[in-house]
Amino acid sequence: MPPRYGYQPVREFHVVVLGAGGVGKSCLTAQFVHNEWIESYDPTIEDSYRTQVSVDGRQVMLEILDTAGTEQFVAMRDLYMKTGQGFLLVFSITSRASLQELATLREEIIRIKDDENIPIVIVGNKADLVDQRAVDRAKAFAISQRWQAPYYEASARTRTNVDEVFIDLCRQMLRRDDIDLPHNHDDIYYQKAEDHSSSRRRHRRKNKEHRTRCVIL
Ligand SMILES: Nc1nc2c(ncn2[C@@H]2O[C@H](COP(=O)(O)OP(=O)(O)OP(=O)(O)O)[C@@H](O)[C@H]2O)c(=O)[nH]1
Repeated sequence: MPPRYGYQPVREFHVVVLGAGGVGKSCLTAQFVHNEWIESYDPTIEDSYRTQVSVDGRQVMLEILDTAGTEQFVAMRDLYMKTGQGFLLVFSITSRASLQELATLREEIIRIKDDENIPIVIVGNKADLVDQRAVDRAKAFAISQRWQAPYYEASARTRTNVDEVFIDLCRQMLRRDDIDLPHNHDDIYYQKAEDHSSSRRRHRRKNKEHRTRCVIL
């Protein structure tokens, strides 16, 4: 059934936030979803959030999984990686080891997804802790270039680049989805324009023409 006049499509994506323990994954996610700063450190087991954003005029529903960075929960990572369509790889600019951990995570994602071009954004968090910087910005940038992923320095504390990292990932996932023609579009639903209520209307997208047109965006 085609969408009714005044309704807009909402794309839905699964985002997974990964990185070593204490780098600020939960704080970045809480700032993005709730505009909330968390001072205390309470290691995460697993938290999921659902939030809708507008990206270049397109509505995107994000299911965000904030994962545990501590070793004892690594067994669950395979499962997260299987379901993720986009990944935020977070390290802290105050810890060289946390950047090194990202290499392993990235390799695992590529192996599990069997996809070298899976949408990824690299985030150097805690950029406000200038005096404690241990990772050279140029070095982190060079690594991200080698991985062909954008690099942002962010601060969950000052809310610097928080929206930008999530929106960049959304753009990558949208671009990816637009050119992924043999895709099952069961997860598209239509929503009344400017109505962000939870009433969901699922429709199959009608034809390839629309998808091809979206590539230009
Ligand atoms: N100064 C500063 N502190 C931060 C920032 N982001 C997080 N923190 C602090 O770092 C600690 C850990 O933050 P979390 O967001 O819980 O870290 P996490 O990566 O989710 O940790 P795990 O749940 O163990 O994986 C907390 O005390 C935060 O207040 C930041 O951008 N700047």
